[in-house]
Amino acid sequence: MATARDIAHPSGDRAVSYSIDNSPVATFHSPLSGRNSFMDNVILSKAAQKQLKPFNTEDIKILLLENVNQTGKDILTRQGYQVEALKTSLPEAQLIEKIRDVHVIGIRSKTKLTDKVLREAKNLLVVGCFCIGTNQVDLDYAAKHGIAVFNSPFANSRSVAELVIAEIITLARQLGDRSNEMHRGTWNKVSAKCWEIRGKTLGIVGYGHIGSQLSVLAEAMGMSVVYYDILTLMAIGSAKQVPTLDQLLEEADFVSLHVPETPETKAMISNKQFEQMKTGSYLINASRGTVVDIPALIKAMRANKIAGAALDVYPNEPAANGDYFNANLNTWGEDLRGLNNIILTPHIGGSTEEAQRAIGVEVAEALVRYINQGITFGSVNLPEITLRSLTLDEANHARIIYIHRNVPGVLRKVNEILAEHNVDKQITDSKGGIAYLMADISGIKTEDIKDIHDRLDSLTSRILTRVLY
Ligand SMILES: NC(=O)c1ccc[n+]([C@@H]2O[C@H](COP(=O)([O-])OP(=O)(O)OC[C@H]3O[C@@H](n4cnc5c(N)ncnc54)[C@H](O)[C@@H]3O)[C@@H](O)[C@H]2O)c1
Ligand SMILES: O=C(O)[C@H](O)COP(=O)(O)O
Repeated sequence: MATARDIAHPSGDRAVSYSIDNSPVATFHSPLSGRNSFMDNVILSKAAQKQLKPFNTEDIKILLLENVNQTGKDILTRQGYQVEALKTSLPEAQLIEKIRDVHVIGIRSKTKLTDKVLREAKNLLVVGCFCIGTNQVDLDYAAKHGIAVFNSPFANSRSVAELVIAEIITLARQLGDRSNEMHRGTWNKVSAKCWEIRGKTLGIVGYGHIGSQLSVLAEAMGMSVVYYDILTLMAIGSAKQVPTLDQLLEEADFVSLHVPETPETKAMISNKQFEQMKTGSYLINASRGTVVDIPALIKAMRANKIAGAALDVYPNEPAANGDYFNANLNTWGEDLRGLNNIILTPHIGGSTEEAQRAIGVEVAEALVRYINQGITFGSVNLPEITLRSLTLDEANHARIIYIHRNVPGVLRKVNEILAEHNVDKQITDSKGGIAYLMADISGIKTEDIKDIHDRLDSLTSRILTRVLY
């Protein structure tokens, strides 16, 4: 049996250590999870894969917040990682305290990973957003510090689209109000201002994964669909792209928002836009809370300009379930609750069993691939790099990962260091000012691994050096 030893990360700013063992058998581990994923098949059949391990897997500490689905926890636990899972998000001070210690953090939409929080995350290798949105993470800061960020780009899109269809009918028929009245014992049978949705026009703002899925469902219900997007996008079915938001607002009976949170979408729907909308039209927002100016919505509904609204997202949302939706959270909370024909839901657009299970699997597998093999496929902030896995008959191999500032002359210096060894394959790519290099070296000796690591790590361009074997 070969000797094993631990080497502390020399820079000290990321407490990475790894054990080196010359036996290929000793580094073989069972497959990443019980489910065949697209990426595993792309890389190599699992039976032949040699699982690279950056260090003893039980050394990897993972913190999962916001009730990440059991599917994700199971995949990570099966790897031998230490997984702590909490049901809620954490206040900033507690988050900072906890994040100092972990290599991986898994979050959903509530946990804000600002530069202030990430600055304290000295051991952090990777963030998993178990949701679609990544606006809660300072992606730029993370990339500049070699922290990869992954998400699940469309696993909950259908759930959101179905919710919106339900809301369109609920608003058109004033179902929320009728149901509330009945719960209070009041029989109020009315047809005035209650409509079929057949033949009405739905205006979709943001025709991405959710918007286009919604378009299909709405047409199946007999609606006409127009959409506005900053990109020119292929219309699905008979939907029609309109050139401006103004035109969409003028044509639509229902306006549904499906844009990301960006500086451009902040208060995208405010007083001026409500004025442009048809009298008696409806607004639905299941995107991000910052997209709608809520006091302007309250004004437009009180003036009977807008006949109803459904909100799933808010500028401020509580970190946990409880009696938090009041004026302390958002100053206009009470005014909103006092309106008629308004559906208020607690950010449940993506909250279905199907979506959460799929997200758990997708993001956990991406984390495992990154931790164990350095593969960045699907990362939202680092260049996407894939290199086929080493095979069991490739003994004495090491995979070098070098994340660095994209400045002239780096590759020459890196290759001077690697040139003394047999580089089997190498790939590099850059995104913004950050570059990601991956190289597999064969015939490597234990002492060479430390030497390569230390020499790469001493280059001024270095952001992070990892050696997987
Ligand atoms: N309520 C929920 O639970 C829930 C669930 C999933 C996603 N979301 C939110 O919904 C948003 C949309 O999700 P998606 O998966 O469809 O995203 P997506 O990236 O697939 O689509 C977004 C679309 O918006 C367009 N866009 C961007 N800026 C725009 C602008 N200023 N004006 C017009 N169009 C613009 C983009 O070009 C893109 O086509 C997400 O960013 C997320 O914040 C909410
Ligand atoms: O970004 C998303 O996927 C949605 O907003 C859902 O977020 P959640 O996982 O926090 O419910």
